[in-house]
Amino acid sequence: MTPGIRPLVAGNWKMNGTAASLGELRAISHGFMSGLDAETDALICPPATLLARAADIVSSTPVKVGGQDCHAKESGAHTGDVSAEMLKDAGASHVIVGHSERRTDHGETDAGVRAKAEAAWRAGICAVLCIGETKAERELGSTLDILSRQITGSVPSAATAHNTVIAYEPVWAIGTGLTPTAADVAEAHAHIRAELKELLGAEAAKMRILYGGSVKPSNAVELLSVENVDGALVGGASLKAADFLAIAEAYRSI
Ligand SMILES: O=C(CO)COP(=O)(O)O
Repeated sequence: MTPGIRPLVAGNWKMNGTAASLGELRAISHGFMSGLDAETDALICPPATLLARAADIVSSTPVKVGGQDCHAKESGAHTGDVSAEMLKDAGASHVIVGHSERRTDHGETDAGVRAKAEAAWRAGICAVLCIGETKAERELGSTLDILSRQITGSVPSAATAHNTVIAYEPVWAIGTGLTPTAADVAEAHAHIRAELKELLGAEAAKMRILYGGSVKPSNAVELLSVENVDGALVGGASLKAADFLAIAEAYRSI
């Protein structure tokens, strides 16, 4: 938690979900309408195929929906890609950029991620910009250097607390059930805050820095209580409304 920053609990459904999964989104919306919105903001990023229907479902609820990636350009001959403008048109308020699964599987560079964040702003939506070290980088002791490099390379200097959310996701913690210790998370988030301050000045103090990687109901209170952790980016546990709501409920006891 950071005093003065309202937390955000975000779900990344990745390549999971068909129309049948929208019942989980309805249940998530009900949970937030029944009072959880007092504790935290909520965002669900379903696959692009479900985005418009998801946006309808959450339209009169506190829950927002977002995309999982966007092309840097507004339109053009880019078969299979989706622009930030298209996401916004489908009802998205946010888009995840630079997720490690895209950095790894699609060779995305820091400069490419920065262009996608700027594309999100151009479309009028907020970028959820992911950074994080691999297992090998952590074992080499270079975690903080990697985070510095990713921030310098992929966070545009015009980033504000309004148009950008940072998500720290250690690659080795994603989908593995492994998490860093609370002390390691505290160190990484304090470092990210300091680097953002170098880049953005006073604005950095207001920016949300989410933690992602094997967040589940059983570890949510411990991870979300850490200083400078302003919410979570949840993968697997966001697919089940009960788990996602239980993670958000952690804020009732923090
Ligand atoms: O990659 C993630 C969210 O973007 C985290 O995924 P898991 O919560 O499944 O580890």
